[in-house]
Amino acid sequence: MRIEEITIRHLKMAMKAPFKTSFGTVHEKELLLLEVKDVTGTIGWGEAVAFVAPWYTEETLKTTWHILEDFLMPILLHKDIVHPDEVSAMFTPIRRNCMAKASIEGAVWDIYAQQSKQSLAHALGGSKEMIEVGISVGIQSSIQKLLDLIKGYVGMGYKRVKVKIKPGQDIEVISAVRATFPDLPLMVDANSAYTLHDIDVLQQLDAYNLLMIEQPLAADDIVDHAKLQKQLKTPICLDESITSLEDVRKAVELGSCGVINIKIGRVGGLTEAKRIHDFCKEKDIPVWCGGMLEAGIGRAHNIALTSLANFVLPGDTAGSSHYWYEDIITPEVVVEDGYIRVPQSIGIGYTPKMDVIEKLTISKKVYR
Ligand SMILES: O=C(O)CCC(=O)C1=CC=C[C@@H](O)[C@@H]1C(=O)O
Ligand SMILES: [Mg+2]
Repeated sequence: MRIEEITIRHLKMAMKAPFKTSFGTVHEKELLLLEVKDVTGTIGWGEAVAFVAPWYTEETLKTTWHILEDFLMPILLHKDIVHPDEVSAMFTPIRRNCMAKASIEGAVWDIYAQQSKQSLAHALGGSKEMIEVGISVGIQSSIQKLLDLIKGYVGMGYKRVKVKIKPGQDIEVISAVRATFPDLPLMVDANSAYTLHDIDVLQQLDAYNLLMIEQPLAADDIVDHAKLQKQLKTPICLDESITSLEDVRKAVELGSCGVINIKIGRVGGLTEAKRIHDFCKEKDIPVWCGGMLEAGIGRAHNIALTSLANFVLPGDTAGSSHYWYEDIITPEVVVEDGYIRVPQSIGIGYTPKMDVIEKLTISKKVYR
């Protein structure tokens, strides 16, 4: 394939409810959508997941656009590519900026799947026809509100619930959730809100039979996570700390975690995500697919990736209607009894809805 044209659109999507974490609140999602056309006219789609502000990782929507326009597109445009695995290698001279890299690489994978007449899931080596999914619940204004929400999600069949915590809103919250839902597969995510000084609080979490504690300590740390893991029974899951297979290798070697959350954007694309999956499978480390409040294209990529065998824990890919009044793909992503059916048709298995995309677009630029 040879990429000849790339259209970047900046979309703004209203969210049904704001999503609050220890570091901030997302009221509406802004994202970049990439429409990538190869010389034969095949179109692949990619979604850039960086938020507007750099509080989850250092990337933002604006840095994504800048890195795409000034560095990544000049590398990719008009070059012959046989397999999408080549893209991450082509991008190695550009440091980090993983979400920018992943957005364009995902579109190349989509084109490759279409041209080799297979589903994206199959192209990635996935074999599951159904994937189990859980739900991520942001910080709520009251414990009662959280319990009511969880009750609803359990009723919908979601396979596990992830609750966001931060200092001061942790033990009391989790003990109430556990008391109300004694058998619920439950985990917490701290988004780096704690330090080793909080070890007493983190150790108290051991009492609640949690599947894991996600990213309790700093994003750039694996040393303190290793110290913490030695003093916890509950496995630590790393999210923000993992940007590459190398990060995973070091974290596993140090004993910094027992579980890895793979986000395609955070690790620079599907090829690196797959490598991390394969490595963890070999090391017997369970993985699951994280979410970035994606619109339909990102959701479709997450579903394809989750079809790989070692995604043994339910991921954060909720149904489209959980976040969006109307998603940008058809059909929308549907969760039935906690499962999503992995599309078996060619490509991502969902069709972008151009009228909805145009309606949500606040700016766009075409590159040739
Ligand atoms: O996309 C989803 O449904 C999961 C959302 C989610 O939990 C997160 C999205 C983005 C940043 C974080 O707040 C958080 C996470 O850390 O996993
Ligand atoms: Mg997380």
